[in-house]
Amino acid sequence: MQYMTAGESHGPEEVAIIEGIPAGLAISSADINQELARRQHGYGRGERQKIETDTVSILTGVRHQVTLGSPITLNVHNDDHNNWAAIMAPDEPATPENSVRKVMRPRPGHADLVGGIKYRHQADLRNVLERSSARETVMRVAVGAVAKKLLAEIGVDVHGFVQQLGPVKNAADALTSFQDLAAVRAMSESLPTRALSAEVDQQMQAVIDETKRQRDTVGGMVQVIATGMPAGLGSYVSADTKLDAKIARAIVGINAFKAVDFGAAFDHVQLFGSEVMDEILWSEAQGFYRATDNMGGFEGGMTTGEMIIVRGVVKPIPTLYQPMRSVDIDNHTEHKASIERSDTTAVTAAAVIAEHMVAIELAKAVLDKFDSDNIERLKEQVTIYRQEVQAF
Ligand SMILES: Cc1cc2nc3c(=O)[nH]c(=O)nc-3n(C[C@H](O)[C@H](O)[C@H](O)COP(=O)(O)O)c2cc1C
Ligand SMILES: C=C(O[C@@H]1CC(C(=O)O)=C[C@@H](OP(=O)(O)O)[C@H]1O)C(=O)O
Repeated sequence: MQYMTAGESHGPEEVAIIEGIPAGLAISSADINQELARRQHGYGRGERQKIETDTVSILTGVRHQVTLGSPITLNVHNDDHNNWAAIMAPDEPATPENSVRKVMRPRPGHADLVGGIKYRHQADLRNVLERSSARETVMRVAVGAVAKKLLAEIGVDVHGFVQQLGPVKNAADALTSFQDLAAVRAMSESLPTRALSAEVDQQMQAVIDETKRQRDTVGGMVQVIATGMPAGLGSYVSADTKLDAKIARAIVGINAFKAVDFGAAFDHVQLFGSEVMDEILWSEAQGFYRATDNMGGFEGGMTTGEMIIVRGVVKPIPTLYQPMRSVDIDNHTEHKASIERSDTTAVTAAAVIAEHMVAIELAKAVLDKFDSDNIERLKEQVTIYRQEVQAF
């Protein structure tokens, strides 16, 4: 499976093409739209989300809500394009009238300056902003929604929530106090910040409100859990076959993500090996399993069969309504950075995006390992493989 996205934030359309999804997978726009809505509805986002109602059109590769095995094209319209039609017109020549709202004072932390230098966008850094914007993640979530449908067919469930926002975090035992991933999902999806308790949610909302009052921005940490992956996906044999490495790349590839760990590795820095390794147990019913899951579901770049636990650190949003120092690219004089309409925090949306990026990488690993022409044949093979793993 591979995919590509295209689209500018205020351009007419966002597009994705996915290749390699098996034939016979049931998928509808409603399946995808419910994930797109989750990405939009997080506490702390700005005015743009009030303009957009992200809905997908399935253009190719699906017939009567079942995949054909051919490339799938997905499309989401940018409703805000109406407000930018002349400025972002793909096929009109530049004129003084449509060459307005230029960005000349790059925002520290955004892609503006380096993107401008790299692509020689000397006349207007908007040419960088439009694609570097996290608007593009709408299509990654759409692709991830297809991946999640595929994973559900083989009993793999993936969910992302907010672990920390600024100084506020879930209680250390919050996750273990839930019975299963469905309960974690029910709780976090019922709360505007996607925290794991109403109390923490209220504290996070208060931080976001105060940050907004201060005209500042705030970051945090998201966590993604995946259950049901069999042992032995990915490989230790080469660096580029390690599945944890692929997930790490996918997470840090999301806008504003600066770090990733597995199984709370950041917290293990000060611990000894005897406190961290997951002891190996065996039972007739389960085959091999682990006493703990400190490795977050990976050893040697392969799934262990335990729950996959991935965390990602999201930096504060770069655009500040009280801007920091910058330099005008036209005359090299010092100025405050440009202000563009902006979110106060992206962490609540980032949890959903990270969930979908993990789903994409897990789906790719499954499709790499098993015959992926048809979903039923894939399921048969996964069942046989699970039996082999259990009997080892
Ligand atoms: C869901 C989401 C929303 C974001 N919204 C904004 C925003 O409103 N303003 C902004 O300056 N950056 C925003 N960002 C962050 C920038 O897209 C990101 O910092 C920029 O592309 C530079 O990339 P980097 O931070 O990965 O280095 C958002 C990120 C995400 C994931
Ligand atoms: C549009 C989305 O996020 C955008 C990501 C973003 C950025 O710089 O990354 C800047 C803002 O764009 P705008 O100026 O149009 O409000 C966000 O709203 C979205 O997530 O759908």
